[in-house]
Amino acid sequence: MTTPIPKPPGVPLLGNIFDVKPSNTWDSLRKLSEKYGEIFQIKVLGQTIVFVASVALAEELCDEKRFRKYVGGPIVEIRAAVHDALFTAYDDEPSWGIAHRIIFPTLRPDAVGAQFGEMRDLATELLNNWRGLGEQNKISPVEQLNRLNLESTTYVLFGKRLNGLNGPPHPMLQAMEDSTSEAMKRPTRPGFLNWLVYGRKFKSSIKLMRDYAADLVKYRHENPTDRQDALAAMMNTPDPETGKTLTDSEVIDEILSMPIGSSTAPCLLGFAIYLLQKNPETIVKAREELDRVIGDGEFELQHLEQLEYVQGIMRESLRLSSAAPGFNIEPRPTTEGDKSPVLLGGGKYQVAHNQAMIIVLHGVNRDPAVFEDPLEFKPERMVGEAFERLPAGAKKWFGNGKRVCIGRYYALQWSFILLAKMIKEFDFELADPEYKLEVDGWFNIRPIDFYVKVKPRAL
Ligand code: HEM
Repeated sequence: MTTPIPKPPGVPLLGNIFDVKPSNTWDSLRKLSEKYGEIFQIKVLGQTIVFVASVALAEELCDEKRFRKYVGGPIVEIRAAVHDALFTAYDDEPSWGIAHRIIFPTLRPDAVGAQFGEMRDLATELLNNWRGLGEQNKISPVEQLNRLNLESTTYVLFGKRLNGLNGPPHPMLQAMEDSTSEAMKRPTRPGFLNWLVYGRKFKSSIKLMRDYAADLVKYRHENPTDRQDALAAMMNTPDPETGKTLTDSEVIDEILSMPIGSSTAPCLLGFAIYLLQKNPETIVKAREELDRVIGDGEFELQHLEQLEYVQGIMRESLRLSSAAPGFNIEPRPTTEGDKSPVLLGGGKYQVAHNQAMIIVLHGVNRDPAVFEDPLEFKPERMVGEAFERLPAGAKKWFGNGKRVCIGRYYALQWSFILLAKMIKEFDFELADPEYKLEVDGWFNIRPIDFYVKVKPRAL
């Protein structure tokens, strides 16, 4: 006998449409995961979706022999911008393997290590701006780090400076926000409304993003260089397996996927700053390590492996923030076309052979079966053996298997550099000491209305 998967009661005909707020989907899912626990389901516009929110079930869904990425909902909608690029390709689209084999060598740990200097120097530029802000400043860390992230991704991966750390924000930032928020909302509305009312704005944000990418290709043609960066690979390197190169349109698709992906890192750091403020003893410990390892000298790549506690802060912030809030899974179709239900949890639950499922990382990352005091910020649990002992299902912040985040080494190094420099060089203070954390977002989530005062660290 299987246990029925719990679901909120909903309303006749419309199902659970009122249980998930299209304007803050992930917050609704967070609340549902807190109420229903390891698994629950909802029905919206006739489609049932199952949500998984425990480490054990997440780990089970990450078995690639049984399951694969489900390309549906918002991911299908954002194909309007990036077509069959890495993030959006269906499992059986050959474009995925071609792009992956071409691009991944430029995002492997060794390649990312070589990008350390550029990442650090751009971070220094932003932080130097903060030094000039004066006593009575108030900044949004996520807004500032979004600017830096776009600048870094565009320069480190594609070789062009946008000079967007000051002045009006680069329009690409708003276009990414508009297109991803629209992609999240579209599956919750009837198709004709999407087309009639919301289509124009969606199209114009997509055009703006594609123009950003096309401009980088044009710039590279006009400014030949021997940089071996991601853009060079996308434009020139043949796939070692098929010999194919990316078409001009595919290059645009892949370029564009990178800043959309990397925009999760500033969200993570926004949460990290909040969590550090709430746990000041962790700042003291991190500074002791940073001063011992880096001291007064230049911050270099080889310091990273010695900054275990700062790395623990980064991982613990990944856990508590769920900055990338989840990922989609479906049962892998069998070659025989078997339509029998799929069993989960050792036969406890049963889902349809083609059931769309979403791993809700908010629940997984706070699973009390794995994390003692799951709501506490304890970087120690993410260091050394304690980290190694955690089950694989508890470390899925970057997704899984074949479709794991291609930018994970880049994201970790960039975030590590920023975290280390911000903690070592600045004192932060909540602009509103009564601030209560609220979270919002689309393909990633961030603290909202979160402002701090920054001042150079008092020594
Ligand atoms: C803290 C930062 C980041 C987090 C937490 C994160 C998380 C994720 C997750 C969970 C996935 C899997 C999505 C799925 O299964 O549907 C993913 C995929 C992806 N990410 Fe990231 N990401 C981050 C940063 C980045 C960066 C810096 C880049 C690019 C430079 C990037 C580019 C991508 C791409 C292209 C994919 C699709 C990969 C594929 O399916 O082959 N991400 N990311």
